[in-house]
Amino acid sequence: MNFLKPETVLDLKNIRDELVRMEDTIIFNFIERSHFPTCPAVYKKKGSDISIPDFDGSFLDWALMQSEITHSKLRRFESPDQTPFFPDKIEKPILPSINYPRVLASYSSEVNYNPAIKEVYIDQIIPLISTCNEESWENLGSVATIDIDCLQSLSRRIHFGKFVAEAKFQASRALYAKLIEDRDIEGLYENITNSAVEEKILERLCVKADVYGVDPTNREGHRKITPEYLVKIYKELVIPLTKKVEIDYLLRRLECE
Ligand SMILES: O=C(O)C(=O)C[C@]1(C(=O)O)C=C[C@@H](O)C=C1
Repeated sequence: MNFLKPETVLDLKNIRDELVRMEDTIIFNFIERSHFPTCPAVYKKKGSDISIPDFDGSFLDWALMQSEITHSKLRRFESPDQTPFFPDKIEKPILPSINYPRVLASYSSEVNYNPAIKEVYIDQIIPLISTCNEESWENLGSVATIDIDCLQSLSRRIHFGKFVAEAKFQASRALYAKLIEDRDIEGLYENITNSAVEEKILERLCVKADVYGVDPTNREGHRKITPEYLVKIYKELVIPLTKKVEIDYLLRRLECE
């Protein structure tokens, strides 16, 4: 997929291939996170044990914001597949702008599910994949760094729903225009859902978790990323959030016709 070539970006097969590749990134990020305990101090906002002058959020918020400020200067958020967690804090790139051809609707950056992604990651994913529910004061920085990788990979995957939605809209314009005009959310869900594709994803994740989640020379060894957890995370969180992104994007799509 090449963001300078719109025809490659709106090809549903290319989009799905990219979603498959992202599974590996997400799984390996989860594996990195699975070596550490939950570390609640990293996520605590009020009454935090980690004091950060002039900042109200958690240690993770602060680390993520600093990382996004730096990455924005490297042009990260000019790319249409990147969605910032702190859109109000990012800065102008130090590198000259790349004028990506417009493939998504002009409002697409306003479809931002990152607050929801951060919430489900902290409340639901970390407890599943961590070694145990404890603090680990010597690992706060490592944990925050890995959390940033996990969150950014989840965010990219889930916001790819915008490309899926645009491709589906362009392939069946009249059908979607009618559903959007009628504000028929159930009808939109029915049309964007492809159960066979979803089943395939879950089957593939079972195999990947089984293979990647353990030392291949010691298959009886410790494993934290199990098929059960990975399927649960995708089935209950990742795919439903991707669909929400698709629906939110589609509901505004006629603004740009
Ligand atoms: O591949 C698609 O058609 C998508 O809409 C993406 C996706 C997913 O999140 O992977 C979401 C909904 C579909 O039911 C199938 C898969």
